[in-house]
Amino acid sequence: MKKRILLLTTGGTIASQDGGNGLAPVLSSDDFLDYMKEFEDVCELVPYEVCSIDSTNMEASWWLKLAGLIQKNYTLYDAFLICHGTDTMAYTAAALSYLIQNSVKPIVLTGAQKSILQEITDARKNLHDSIRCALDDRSRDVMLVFDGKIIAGTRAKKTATFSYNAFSSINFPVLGQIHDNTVVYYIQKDICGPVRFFNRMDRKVFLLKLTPGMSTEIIPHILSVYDCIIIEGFGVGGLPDRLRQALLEEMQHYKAHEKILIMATQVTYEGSSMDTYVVGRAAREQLPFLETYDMTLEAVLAKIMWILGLHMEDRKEIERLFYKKINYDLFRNE
Ligand SMILES: NC(=O)C[C@H](N)C(=O)O
Repeated sequence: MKKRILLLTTGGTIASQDGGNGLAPVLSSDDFLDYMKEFEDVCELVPYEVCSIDSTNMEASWWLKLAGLIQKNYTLYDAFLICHGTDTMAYTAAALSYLIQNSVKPIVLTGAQKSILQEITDARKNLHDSIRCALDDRSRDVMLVFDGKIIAGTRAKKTATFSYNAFSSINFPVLGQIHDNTVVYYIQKDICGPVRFFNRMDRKVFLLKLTPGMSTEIIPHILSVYDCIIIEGFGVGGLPDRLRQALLEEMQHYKAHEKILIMATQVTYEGSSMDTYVVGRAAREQLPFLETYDMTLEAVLAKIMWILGLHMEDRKEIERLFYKKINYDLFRNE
């Protein structure tokens, strides 16, 4: 029997054309079928247009919509393929990894650096590779397929603005590759337990990138509005003394589960280690923070949005979920 794939389109460069004012999505989800004719005999592709936006405008409501559509259609299809703009595709892949867990059916995201309407483009290859990945019986869970790489949904990051080789798998190997139309897996996933869907995310998460000598005035304002601050620190991690003081003063006004502080690194590769330096340990002794270790920023942001969306009042439970390994997001051994 032919496999059925639900093709969810969202816009992005892959579907764009320059109307004189810059690139914007123009292709409908039906238009995509013209570029997938060679798969007609092996699978049934059913198009559905979720939105038609530059992924600059992607936001949590679309992530929830995508997860909801997949949930609603889960038993009707063998695989799900999402065409997406590349700029925020890593965030969407991470968000879906938390909103849909333990999926034996593949959920594949792809996009392109050039429009599918152009003669010289990466779009057709990425689209075809993604279908091959979606049709492969070994494929599981949320993945991003780009330039021949299969990357776990929680490990992708856009690391090149123009090149076809736009995505990297951060602090974790690629799951596999697609060479000459053949899917090669290096890491194969076993799924235990039933698929789980979630339908809430907390949007009040703030990402603060440290700069040397940064003013601390902003801290009370951030904490009054947001439920979580992710601090992108320097190197392996550490809090400047003044910032530690400001956070200490402000955090006292809230209960432990009300405001979550997360320490991350602004260095792309190799993760954090807050216990290495005095500036990190001093923070550890005084402030209750969670540490990102080898998780990507995209994954951390999506993970805490998902966790806070569960409205838990037990700080321990928040911590347990934050350090729970989901779709290969965290490698650190306890
Ligand atoms: N290559 C792309 O898709 C970039 C585009 N601005 C987007 O993210 O929608």
